[in-house]
Formats: sequence, C-alpha cells, structure tokens
Amino acid sequence: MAKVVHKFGGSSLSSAERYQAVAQIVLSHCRAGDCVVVSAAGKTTNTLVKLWQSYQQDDIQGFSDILLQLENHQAELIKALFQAQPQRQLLSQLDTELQVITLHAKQKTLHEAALLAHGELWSARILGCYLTQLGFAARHVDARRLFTLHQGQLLHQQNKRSCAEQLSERVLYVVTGFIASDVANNTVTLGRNGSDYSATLLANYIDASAVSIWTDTQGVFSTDPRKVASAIKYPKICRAQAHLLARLGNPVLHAKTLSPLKHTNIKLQVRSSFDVEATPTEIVKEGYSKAKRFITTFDDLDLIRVDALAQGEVSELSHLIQHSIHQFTTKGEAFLLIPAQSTHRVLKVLSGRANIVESALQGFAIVASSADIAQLQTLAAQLLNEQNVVVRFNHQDKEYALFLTDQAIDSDVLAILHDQLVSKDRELAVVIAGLGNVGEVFVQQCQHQVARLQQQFDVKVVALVRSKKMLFSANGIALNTWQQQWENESNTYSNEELIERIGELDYEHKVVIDITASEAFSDLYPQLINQDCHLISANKYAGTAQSAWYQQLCEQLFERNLYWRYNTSVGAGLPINFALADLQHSGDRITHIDGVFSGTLSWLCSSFDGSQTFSSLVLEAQKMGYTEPDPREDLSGRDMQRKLLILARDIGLTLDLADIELEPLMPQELAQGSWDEFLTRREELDVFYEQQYQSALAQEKVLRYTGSLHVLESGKVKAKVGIAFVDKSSAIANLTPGDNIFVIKSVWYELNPLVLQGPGAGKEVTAAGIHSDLYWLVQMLK
Ligand SMILES: NC(=O)c1ccc[n+]([C@@H]2O[C@H](COP(=O)([O-])OP(=O)(O)OC[C@H]3O[C@@H](n4cnc5c(N)ncnc54)[C@H](O)[C@@H]3O)[C@@H](O)[C@H]2O)c1
Ligand SMILES: N[C@@H](CCO)C(=O)O
Repeated sequence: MAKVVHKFGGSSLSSAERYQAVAQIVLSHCRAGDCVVVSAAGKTTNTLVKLWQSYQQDDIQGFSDILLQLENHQAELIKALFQAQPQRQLLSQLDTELQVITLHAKQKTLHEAALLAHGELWSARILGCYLTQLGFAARHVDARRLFTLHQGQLLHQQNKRSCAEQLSERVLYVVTGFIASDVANNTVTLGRNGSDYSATLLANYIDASAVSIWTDTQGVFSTDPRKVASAIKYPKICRAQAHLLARLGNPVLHAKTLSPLKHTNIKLQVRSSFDVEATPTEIVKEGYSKAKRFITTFDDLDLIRVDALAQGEVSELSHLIQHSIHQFTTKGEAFLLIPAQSTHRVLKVLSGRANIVESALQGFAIVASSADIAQLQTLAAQLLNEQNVVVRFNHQDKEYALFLTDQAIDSDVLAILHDQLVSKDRELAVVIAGLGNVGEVFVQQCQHQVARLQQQFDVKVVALVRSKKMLFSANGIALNTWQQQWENESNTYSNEELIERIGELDYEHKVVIDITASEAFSDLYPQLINQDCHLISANKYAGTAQSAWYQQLCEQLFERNLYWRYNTSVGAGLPINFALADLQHSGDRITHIDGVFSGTLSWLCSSFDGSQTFSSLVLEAQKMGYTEPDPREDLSGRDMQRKLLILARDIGLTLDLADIELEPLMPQELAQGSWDEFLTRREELDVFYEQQYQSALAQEKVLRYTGSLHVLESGKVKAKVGIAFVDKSSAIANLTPGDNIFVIKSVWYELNPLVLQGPGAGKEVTAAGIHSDLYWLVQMLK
C-alpha cells in the first residue's frame, strides 16, 4: 500500500496541547507504514543555537541558564503528556542527555550539529512515545541512521537501502527532521527548512505516494495573508511556480524541499495543523494546474553584480547564509539578491568578483504566467508611480517581474497592487469529449465563441477527448492550433486517468461537454459530478437511462449545485427545452407533444420519391452527419423514442423507454449484426420501405415517422413513436427535408397549439446549440 510522509513543524509542536492535537491528526490521517517527520518543538532550535553561542563565548553562566531553560521546557512537555513509569523513563533519558552536553561543554568537545540535533531527537521521542501510549504502533527513528552525506552530497542509493532496512515493519515511524550524518558518523544538518527537505527526501527513498507538510499557515496564498486580507489561498499550484517563489525567498516552501520530488509522481501538500478541516494547497506537477498570480515581498536586500559564477556556487552560498539567494541575468550581467545582513559573508567568499549595486532595498516580485507578465509589469509600474513609490531597480523575466524600491511596500500599497494585479476572474475549464461530426465543428466554432465568452468569464478549453486518446493541458489548449498540438501531445488514457486529471483541475468551475454517442461515456457522469463538473450533453444516453439511475444523477447534481444542460439532445439547435421550461415556469401544464423529432427520418421520408433506393438515401444522410454513428439507431425509431423520453422527463413525467411504444422503420431482423452485414442486406430495407410508401400512396397520404405524447385527464400517459400516413396538405407532410416539428398543446395552448419547427440535425446547428448551452451555463455561473 502506498505510504505517506507527514511532516510537522516546530509551531505544530510548541506545547503539550499541540502534541495532543498532532497525535489526533496522526490517528486520523496515518496508517501503519507511514512516516511522520518532526522538527524541534517551538523555538527549541533557536534556544540550542543560543546555547552553542554561549559555549563558543565561554559564557558558563549563560550556558547553564539556557540549558536549564531547555530542560524545563522538555520536562514540562513530558510531565504534561506522560505519567508514572513512561514519565520517569523519559525524564531520566533527558537528564542523561543534558549531563552529557554539560560534560562535553566542560571538556570543550561539543559539536554544533550534534548539539542542534537534540531538538528533533526530543520531539521524535516524545511524539513516538505519546502515540504508543495512545495505543498506536509507533516507533521513533534517528534520521542519522537513514540519511548519510559524503562531502556535502547525499548518498542516495545507500540511504534508500537504509530506509528499506530500517523502516520495514508495519508501524508508524516518527523520524527526526533536519539531521543526517556523514560517512564518519558525525552529525550534519540539512540547512534552513531542513525538516521539510527531510520529509521529501524520505518520501523519495521509501517511494511514498504523498507528502503532507503540516504547518501553521493554511496553504500557499497569492500574497502575505497577514498583510492583505483579500489574499487568495490557492488549492493548487504547480511545482515550477512553487520553486520560483522559493527562489524569490517566499517562506512557505524552500527550493530544496521540492528537489527530491522532481522526477516522481509524489504529491505534495501544505496544510494547517491548526485547522485540519481547511482545504490544503497541493503542489502539483506541471500541466496539472494553471499558472497563478502571486506577489511576494522583500525586506532589506542588497543587489550585487557578479563577474562570473561557477556551477553550484549560488546554492553553496545559499547554504552558507541559510537563506535563498535569487540569481538572475539582465543585459548580459549576473546579479544576486542577498539579505543585507549576509552580504558581507557573500562578498568575502566571492572575493573581488562582486560589487554592491544597490543596498538596503525593499520591494516585491509579481509571479504570473509568461503570457501576462509584460502587461502586469507595466501596470505595476503605473501603480507604484501613483503611490509615489520610487523604484530603484526593476527586472522582467519570463515568469516574474521584480521591483526593488527605497521604501517598504506597506500593507496599503500591497493591497492596492494585489487588487489590481492578482486575477480574481471567474474561471471555467471546458473538457470536450467526442470529436466526430458535431464535435469537430464545435471545436472550430470555439475559437470565435470562447473569445466572446472571455469578455464575461475566463473560459479555457483544457481537454479534448476521443475514445482512445486525449489532449490535456490545464493551462488551456490553443484553439487555432489544436490539431497540431493533438499530433504532438495527445496520449492514450484510461477512464480512471481522465477522471483523475479532471479532478486535479483547479478551476473555480469545470464543465464536461459530451458530444460522443457513447453509453459508456455517459456512465462516467456520476464520477464527473463527484469531481464537481457541470455537464452539457448532446449524447442522449444519460437522459434516457433507467429512471432510478437518472433520478439519482439529478439528485447528485442538485446536492452539488451543478448544472446539466442538454439542449441539443432533442431537436439539435432548436430551443425546444427552453420552450417547455418557459411554459412550465409561467404556470402552464403541457398535455400533448406531437411531431417529428428525428432529422434523419424527416430527411429520408421527405426526400424519398422512388427515384433512388431508400438505403442509398440512408447512406447519404449518414454522410451529411445527420444520422447516429449507426443509422439503425435512427431507423429503429430508438433515437426518436429517446428524444420523446427526454421531453417527457422535462415536463415532469416519470417514464422509461419501455413506456414509449416503438414501431421501427426497418425490418426487425436488420437490427442484429454488424453495420457491414446490414449493408449486404440493405435490399430488405428497400423492400420494406417501398411497401410502406406504396400503402400510404394508396390511401392518398404520405409516409412520415412521427412521435406523440399525450397526458390524459386521468394523469395516464400515452406515448408512441412510429410510422404514420399523414394528409398531403398537413404541416408534417410539407416539412423541409431534415426539419423537426414540435406541436405542443397545453392548458393555454389548447385549441391553437404552439409550434416549433426547423432543422433537427446537422453538424453546424447542433454545434451551435451546444454553444448556446455553454453560453447559458456561463450566465448561470456569473
Ligand atoms: N449529428 C447530429 O446532427 C446530432 C444532433 C444532435 C445531437 N447529436 C448527438 O451528438 C453526439 C455526437 O454525434 P456525431 O454525429 O458527432 O457522432 P460521431 O459518431 O460523428 O462522433 C462521436 C465521436 O465520439 C467519439 N467517442 C466515442 N466514444 C467516446 C468516448 N468514450 N470518449 C470520447 N469520445 C468518444 C467517437 O470516436 C466519435 O468520434 C451523439 O450523441 C448524437 O446523438 C447529433
Ligand atoms: N440522428 C439524430 C441526430 C440528432 O439528434 C437525428 O437524425 O435526429
């Protein structure tokens, strides 16, 4: 079973209550085999650093005071969490360790990293024992036995083996963060945010499926939420943007934390241990999240120009000063942004190769998609000018723009920048399934139509799905070059992958447009609804599924506040569903629906004059894109039966297909077998049709295929689709080939019915009808 690594930072473990809260999280979120990585409790590392400094300064009194402070804090935690024997044992272990520290200090043999390691060792031990006390099989582990470095480089193969050997039992392992050892068994630390790094490293070594970083913030925000109340918490951001933010010094994630995940599928999330119910931020792989906008601020930085930088030099410097250093090149010159208090150390290392360009700078960087960055930079410059903020240095890169200023960017200015620059547009991700006759035309029309919708809503087509392959791009597919993108980037997929990828989309709204003729695809609707997708269907299968399934689908949509539009499933682009809905909204009661609801059958019956065989006309209708993929769905009357059922359900009737009588327009025997077999027997269809045609003529009538639904006084329903011989002068006899006609009677339209007539099939009108559904969905979401 896939393992998960959970990491709890110091703030999550700052008191006995916090340990108890963390233990509850572990009990509800972890299983045997998972790992929990812990930092030192509260400010323990800072106190240990002070202890080290007093040792170095030979401050004996200071040393013993700080040691006592540490002892009191740890003893307080132990006494609050344990009793009797476990308490005595933990206190005695603590006492022994403090005595060893005192002894080493006296002997002048203390080591900095080994001293700092105590913070994590104590938290792992306390949490491990506390979980055991609660009955959870847990064991604390010293990460120095798992992670070994040689000359500053982690020995990945060896570490992977150590993890496999030492973390093989079905218990929960509570592992120390931050620390490792070198090949001579000396303690080394993994640097700033080292525990996060330990967690992702461990996840890589044990092939975990996910890492959760539990912290005191709720996730990753568009800007500092303590300064800007309207900061947006993003449920998903992609790794590249998280990495860029980290390089720019944003404190939520460190660049190093992300590196062990680089070529893996391990999921990473940042979530609050103080608010377990809050939605976390997931850091997802490229393509699984669209680019977000951020403003990250800087304080007290120096800008230095460097002659030449060796490979890896910036990360070494960054390690030295325990802070991210942002590096960039502009006009052929290399620059570094250094926290002012560390500039001296950096310049010393770069000895003579660097000089300060600007000092004591404040400022911010806007991070956004490359398509937006130039426009955002111009807008930011204007806003700063309006706010009288002087820009001392400014740099635009592919995915960010940097503004270094004299004054601090206070909360008011930051709020203005955030309001103007960080998009809060409402967004809709569109997934289009089925690129056949109608689907291809729909995508063509999308170019123009999506551009129109963009004026009201941020609409992006993010996936094109055929039966075997799909093209998925969370940032949006370029509609003018989609065929090319399809050639280069489409992939085979399974339904599970499709649902998972749709679930990963971090858009405010999502819609799946089903232009397939596939029952199997409509079977996915409940899963799509579970992923919060609205639905638009040209496909009739879900609308005509068994009542129980259909009802449940409608309830599921209702519960999740989702919309389902299916304008084109009856009458192609004709607004029949609108007409029925409008009548009912105005208090009317519909009693009769009669007419011709099949474009194919309308065209066939109106076009047939005996000059060519009926089956050759069927093939022509197929070519024109009127028929279902298998035209027998039309000839059997099944397609029209489906349409009548959809209309019946629209007027509030609980019917199933079996409740609608059906008379086929072809011999029953031709329904079996493949389409090719049908073609070899097409003469049987011709003979059948000719006979019906002649019978109608003999009665001085014409042959049509019609449907009718009557709601009787008693409330009983009579519904039928089948062959009809109609008067030559009737409206149905004189339909333009391919047209549908709906004759609606209601309480208010009783003697003079409401009639709706027009093309009932065809690629263009149907595709346009689906666009109408998309338009109305956007209006409903606005
Ligand atoms: N043709 C019309 O005039 C018209 C009018 C109204 C409604 N419709 C409905 O629109 C739908 C499409 O009609 P069409 O004429 O374009 O049919 P089509 O057969 O030309 O196209 C359907 C496409 O869906 C694809 N497909 C099948 N299963 C799939 C799956 N599981 N996932 C993704 N794609 C899949 C097929 O490969 C095919 O390319 C049908 O449900 C039809 O009833 C058509
Ligand atoms: N085959 C269908 C397409 C529209 O649903 C028809 O001819 O009416």
